[in-house]
Amino acid sequence: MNTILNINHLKKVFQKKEVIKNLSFQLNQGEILCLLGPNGAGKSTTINILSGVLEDDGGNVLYYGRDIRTCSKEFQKHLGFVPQDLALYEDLSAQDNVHFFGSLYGLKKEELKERTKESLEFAGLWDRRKDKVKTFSGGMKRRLNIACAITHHPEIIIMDEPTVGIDPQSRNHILNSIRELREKGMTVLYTTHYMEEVEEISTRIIIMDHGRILAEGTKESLKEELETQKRYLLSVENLENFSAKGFYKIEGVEEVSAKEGIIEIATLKNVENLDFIIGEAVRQGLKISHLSCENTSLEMVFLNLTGRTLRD
Ligand SMILES: Nc1ncnc2c1ncn2[C@@H]1O[C@H](COP(=O)(O)OP(=O)(O)OP(=O)(O)O)[C@@H](O)[C@H]1O
Repeated sequence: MNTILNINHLKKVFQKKEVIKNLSFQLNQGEILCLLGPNGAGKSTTINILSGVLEDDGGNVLYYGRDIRTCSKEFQKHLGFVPQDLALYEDLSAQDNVHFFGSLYGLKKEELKERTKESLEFAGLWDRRKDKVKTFSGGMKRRLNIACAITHHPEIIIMDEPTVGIDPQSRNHILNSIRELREKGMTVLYTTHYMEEVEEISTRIIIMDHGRILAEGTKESLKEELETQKRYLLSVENLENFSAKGFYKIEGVEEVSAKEGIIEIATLKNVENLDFIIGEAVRQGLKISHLSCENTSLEMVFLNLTGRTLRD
């Protein structure tokens, strides 16, 4: 695995409060790495340091082994940054915006023209290229923001919550385009507090809170490593016969509830007790019409780790 960025012991202090604490991780070639965390976790501060918007107060960031402070110009050339706040000129057309950002990266003449077209097509905005940005919906502006960041074909693209507050259609467009960018060979660092997005696009996840990494891995490995429970769902025809007490006596069972014809039993993942659960249901005279087992969701993993839901 080829490591592009090495983030080492990063630290940031705001008004005497350490909001990034000894943060270390790598960004590897070809991945979509999602930084996941609730509001205030330190995601934006981290990527603002990476993209040069903020200075750190300790640690370093290495781009192929070189400190980005000493190779800032070269690093910036290979970086596309999509900030959380839109960085667009409202009174200019979509085309002029992309053109402007492309020219900042040294693109000229025919190449600039071609790349502008390519980026606008990629963002699904070619038909609206001559319209002023102020006439665009929030989702279109977000897509244009991305178009402006990729015109120079960066190696790494860093995106800070690019789907906040937009319509589902634009959101899907953005998520699909991130996968497409990866297929084209770009490496993506993406922050979000939407679990569904992490499930959908990430190849690796870093869960962070209070400026620290709490867990790191693929969605599969995180679930495997951190989930402690599984859930059995029993659909029964005669719920009036059900009593939770008998189920609680079974080894491993931690929670039992029932509503609308379904009994839900949360049990320790590593205890094999399904025979006993079915035996108890039969003993209570319950008629089971369907049985399924659900593993813990990534959302539950997150809740267990942080004690907070993502939309706090
Ligand atoms: N310019 C600043 N001055 C003072 N404190 C700041 C500043 N920027 C961020 N913070 C604080 O640093 C902490 C981390 O904030 P940050 O914006 O990095 O979190 P985040 O995970 O990106 O959250 P969100 O999802 O809300 O954007 C928070 O406690 C925040 O209040």
